Amino acid sequence: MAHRNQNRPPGNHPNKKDSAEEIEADKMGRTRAPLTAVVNNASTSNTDGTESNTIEFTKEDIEALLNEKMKRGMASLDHKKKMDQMVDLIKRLKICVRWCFNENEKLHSEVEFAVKKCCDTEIEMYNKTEELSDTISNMRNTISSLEEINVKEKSEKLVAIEDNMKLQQCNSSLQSDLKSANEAYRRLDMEKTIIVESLNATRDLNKELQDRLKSLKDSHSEAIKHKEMLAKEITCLREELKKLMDDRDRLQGQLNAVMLEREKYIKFKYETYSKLDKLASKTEALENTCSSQKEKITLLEKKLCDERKKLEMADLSALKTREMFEEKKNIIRELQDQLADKEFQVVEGEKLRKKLHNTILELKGNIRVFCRVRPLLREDRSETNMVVSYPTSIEMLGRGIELGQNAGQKHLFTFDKVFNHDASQHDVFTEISQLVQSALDGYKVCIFAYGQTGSGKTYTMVGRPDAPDLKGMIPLSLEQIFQTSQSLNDQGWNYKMQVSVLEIYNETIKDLLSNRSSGFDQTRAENSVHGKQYSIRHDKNGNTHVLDLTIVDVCSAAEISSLLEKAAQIRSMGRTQMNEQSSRSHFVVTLRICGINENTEQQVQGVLNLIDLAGSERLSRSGATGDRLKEAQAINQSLSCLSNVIFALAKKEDHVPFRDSKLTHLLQPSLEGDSKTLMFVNISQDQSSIDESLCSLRFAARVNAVKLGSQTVRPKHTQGA
Ligand SMILES: Nc1ncnc2c1ncn2[C@@H]1O[C@H](COP(=O)(O)OP(=O)(O)OP(=O)(O)O)[C@@H](O)[C@H]1O
Repeated sequence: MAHRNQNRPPGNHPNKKDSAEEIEADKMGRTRAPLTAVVNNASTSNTDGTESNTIEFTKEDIEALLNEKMKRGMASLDHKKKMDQMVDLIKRLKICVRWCFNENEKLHSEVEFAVKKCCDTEIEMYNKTEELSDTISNMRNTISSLEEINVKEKSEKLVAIEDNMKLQQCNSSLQSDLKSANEAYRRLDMEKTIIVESLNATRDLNKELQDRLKSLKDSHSEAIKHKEMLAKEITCLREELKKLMDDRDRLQGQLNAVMLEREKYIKFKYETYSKLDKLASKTEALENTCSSQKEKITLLEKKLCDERKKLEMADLSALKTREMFEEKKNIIRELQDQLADKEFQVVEGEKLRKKLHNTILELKGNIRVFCRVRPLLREDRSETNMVVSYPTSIEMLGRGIELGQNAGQKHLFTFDKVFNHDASQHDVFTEISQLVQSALDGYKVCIFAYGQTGSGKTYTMVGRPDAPDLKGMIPLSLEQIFQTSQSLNDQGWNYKMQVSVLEIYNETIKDLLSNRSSGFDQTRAENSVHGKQYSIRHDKNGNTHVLDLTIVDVCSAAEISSLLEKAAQIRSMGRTQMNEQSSRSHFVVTLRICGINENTEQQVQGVLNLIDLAGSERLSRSGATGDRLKEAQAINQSLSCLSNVIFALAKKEDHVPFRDSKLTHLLQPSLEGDSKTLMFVNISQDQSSIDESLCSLRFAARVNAVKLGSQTVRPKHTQGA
């Protein structure tokens, strides 16, 4: 350009050149020769105009060329010059025209090239725009799907949380139901135990209920197991749900990161195509994760649905069980009400029974007499004459006995009960069981057997312990006491029992439960050595205490049996040592009963004295001398003391000679006050014993005629003839 400007003549061509055109021409890469070269070299240049390639024309040049023709007037020049000038001009014009053509072609090709380039650029731009819009739309779709997944997951999470809460509520309600059901079970069990033990009438029903309860327990335990299984599954589900939630949170975090990246990506999308690819792959991976999580969620939902169904089933079974419980509860409540009514009735009945029983006993008299006739033994068989008969009149039936002597004289006696030789131990006990029961009611009861030796006193009182049917009144009474006391436990009664067994021989007490028991002479010696006098004391409550006497706490009839066996052994040992002395000693079994009712706080203290007295032969009949005579005198002394006491009590005398004998001193509280006494008068029906039998019956009839505890002498039923 500088070169061109340097070569341009200042006056020939206008020096004004469009710099824009120059720049444009420069841009096109063209090389131009200045017009001056055309003007100056027009005459020398080839006619073919090859120079035109090197000559450059501007607009001003062309205009100047055209104007040149106009400025020079044709009139002022000669013709040849004019022609030269014209040729020159034409030449220059031709060059100019050729240049113009060339320029035009060049421009054409450049325009075409530019247009093509522009088209290519446009196509490229269009393609790129298309690609970008596709990518953006893809990204938008991905984002919207991710958002949808996010929303769905949130809603599913909420549903899962709600389900979980429901499950938890169900679980807690089930647990509380279970707890209450367990408590109800425990209560029912206890109540059932009470019901079973208390009422015989409800035993069968209770058994049935127990069976039902057992089956219920089984079903309940099954339900518990099922519930535990469900709880485990719920725990697993919870864990899985937690995992899922963690995954979801992680996914959410990743999604947030993706979102952030997406935002960044949108901002710099033109520069970050490669990043977009990476993100797309990440999104794909995330989508894959999402879809796998979705599958997991679907599986879990299925599981949850199954568990929910199971739970519903369990709920239904629990509901059924609960309904059954309720039914059973209602039945049990009704039964309890009935039971309470019955118990109330029983308590009231028991009170009434005691009252009536006491009234009956009082009406019968506080001292009653039963007569028992011993059957003929093998050794008596030689004696064919039966001296005993039983009146059959209505008022005497079962109560009268007639003793006939050889001379034909008859002695009629009436007692509260007469047992003939056929009466069994059971028959006899049936008649005294009510009296025995009084001891549990808090009365002092004394039952003793009186009669001559061999008349059946020991048989009646002790019986034959080896044969159950032949047990005497002592074991039978003690067994009944224990049985009844146990059945009264249901009414709140708790009894404490103490037993002592002693023997009185020749006014000496022998402790038959002591581990050092031996013969009476030895006993006397031991007593003096050990300072054991077995002194009898009565406290202000009317309780008798024999100092140093062995008193054993007993809880069952079996314990008493073994104690009685022990006492019998010691007694039989004494029997061999002391020449059959036991038939001449009083055998006293004392049971002290202390009862407390937990419900009513009532307290009772009863005493049951069961005594097998020594034989009551008359001295003349026994024909005894020496020691035997002394024994007989002692026996007679104590027996006559007994009768003296009874008659003094009957007459309400100021002084009752209780202390005249050990026996009466011992039995004092059981003979006075509102105590109840029963005397068995045992007689033999053989001819040889008739005198002794008559004596015994007369004594018994006198006793039968009195009423202890009051001045009243009972209306006379009987009196020996
Ligand atoms: N009801 C009876 N049935 C059958 N046997 C009897 C009956 N009563 C007494 N015996 C028998 O008569 C015999 C004498 O009876 P037991 O020993 O009881 O008389 P006891 O009055 O106690 O005499 P002791 O005063 O000497 O002790 C015994 O062999 C006994 O088995």
